[in-house]
Amino acid sequence: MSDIEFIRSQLATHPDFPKKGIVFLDIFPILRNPIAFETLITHLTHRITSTTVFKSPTRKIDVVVGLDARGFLLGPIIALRLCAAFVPVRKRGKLPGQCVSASYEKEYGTDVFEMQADAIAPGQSVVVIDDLIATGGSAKAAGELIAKQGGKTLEYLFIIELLFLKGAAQLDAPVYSVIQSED
Ligand SMILES: O=P(O)(O)OC[C@H]1O[C@H](OP(=O)(O)OP(=O)(O)O)[C@H](O)[C@@H]1O
Ligand SMILES: Nc1ncnc2[nH]cnc12
Repeated sequence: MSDIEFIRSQLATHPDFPKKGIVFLDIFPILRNPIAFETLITHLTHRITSTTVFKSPTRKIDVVVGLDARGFLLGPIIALRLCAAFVPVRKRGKLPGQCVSASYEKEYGTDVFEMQADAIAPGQSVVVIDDLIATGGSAKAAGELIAKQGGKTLEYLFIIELLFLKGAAQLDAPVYSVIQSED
């Protein structure tokens, strides 16, 4: 079994959660299995160090941005492995100090994302990490917050990409996903 097949085998699906008609893809069984979690983190880190980093003028990733909430489970570990900063994007009202904000629509509702205003310096190379991309609304809002601070997003990385929702939001950098789901 390949690493990707192994990671896929650990995913759980929950029909009609959190609303009727949504098939929820649950990453927590991956985190319950240390071998699967290690395989996932190594796979994503290898993608960045073997491919993404070459889009950076300095050949370095300065900042890993993780999206509230499940991006927080992956982002800090990957940031440490890259010797990069970790910066959280949080839902409105959770971050202290001056923040930049962007609103967005997602598969099952609307929300506002915020980032601390001094979190990224102009010209820094950034990757965005989250568990899943559905409409891309969350990723797009995160990209806007990075751009507002003068950061350059090199890639958006996910465990899962819901292909049937692909293209709903246009992003300013390529998407890399470990697993693509057709439905
Ligand atoms: O591509 P999109 O349509 O924007 O959807 C993807 C987002 O939705 C989920 O988060 P959710 O907002 O459910 O928050 P949670 O992680 O706090 O549960 C998921 O973890 C992504 O962040
Ligand atoms: N179908 C889905 N499963 C898990 N997380 C999601 N976030 C948005 N859509 C989702």
